[in-house]
Amino acid sequence: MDTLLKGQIQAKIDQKTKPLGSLGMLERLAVQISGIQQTLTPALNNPQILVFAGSHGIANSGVSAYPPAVTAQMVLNFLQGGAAINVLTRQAGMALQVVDAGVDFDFGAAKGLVNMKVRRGTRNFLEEPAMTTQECSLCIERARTLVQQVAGTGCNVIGFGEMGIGNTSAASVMMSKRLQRPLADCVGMGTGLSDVQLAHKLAILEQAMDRHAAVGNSPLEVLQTFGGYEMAMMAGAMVAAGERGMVILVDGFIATVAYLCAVGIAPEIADNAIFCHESEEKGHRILLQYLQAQPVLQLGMRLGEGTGCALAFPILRSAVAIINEMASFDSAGVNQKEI
Ligand SMILES: Cc1cc2ncn([C@H]3O[C@H](COP(=O)(O)O)[C@@H](O)[C@H]3O)c2cc1C
Ligand SMILES: O=C(O)c1cccnc1
Repeated sequence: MDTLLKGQIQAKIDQKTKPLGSLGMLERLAVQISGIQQTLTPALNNPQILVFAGSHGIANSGVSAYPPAVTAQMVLNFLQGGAAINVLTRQAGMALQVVDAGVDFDFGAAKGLVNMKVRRGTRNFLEEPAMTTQECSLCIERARTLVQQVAGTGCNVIGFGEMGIGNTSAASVMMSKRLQRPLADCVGMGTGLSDVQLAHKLAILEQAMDRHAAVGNSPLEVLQTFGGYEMAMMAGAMVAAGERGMVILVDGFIATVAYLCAVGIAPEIADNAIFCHESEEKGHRILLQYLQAQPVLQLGMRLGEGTGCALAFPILRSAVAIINEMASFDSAGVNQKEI
């Protein structure tokens, strides 16, 4: 951020009728959002959550507590308004769109569903790369078109969520590969595995990493080899949103791994990202520490779908209201700090 503007924003907040620094994270968020929008009077307009959905080949290897069919079933649930993210977006006053990036089901046309299907599910990366280079590029290309459409509705803040049974497995391997960290630090219980099932998940994923040991760790190679279509599309959309000066709301573990790829592709988007919550999924805390991120919330959640974004959004709205609406010491005639 331009240091002159940053100083002006900080000065505006410091002039508000409150002890210096007393609004803690709200001040930090107000500075960041003002910086993203390059203004002393920021605004969060037409906020949207995008839930990217995709089926994963690896889900057929016993790595999730739930069957692969749940991915399509949950998309139908999103479209009927019954999932956690539907409830939370309604609470937060945010719009919701579901993006079919590559679900193994034919939904036809439906209100609230964007059809950007690349293929009916990725290949199982235990045997072969999850996607081709062309499919990975297609995800990123389609994501750009999608963000352009969303921006056309006047939206300047997007929350990124996902749905894809097996995607904590994909995310764990991607994190391990990108950060060169032991897989055991990156693998967690996902939808809720027992200790025995978790040991199986780790063994399967170790095997997959060995199989692709020769693959490089660039964002695109990692996405192509292990990612889901929903993750590649999410990463592409984050890049496009950052380039447009939008606020990027990052959800839990899987969304943060997609962000790790996005920021590898376009490092400048780091200024635009707000980490909405710290998930209970094992790798997330380590990943947030690596990114030097301070998550807004810590609620013991491990769901995904963009739920952390919808819950953090009212806090962001409050941060923006503080910088825009609070009186200053001068305007309210309140005395400033003496010592
Ligand atoms: C009913 C249901 C709703 C969900 N909503 C999000 N997820 C979350 O769980 C999945 C990842 O966990 P794993 O890697 O263990 O499969 C993703 O779909 C994620 O969005 C759900 C999972 C289930 C079962
Ligand atoms: O942190 C997440 O996003 C998460 C964790 C477990 C399962 N699904 C999503």
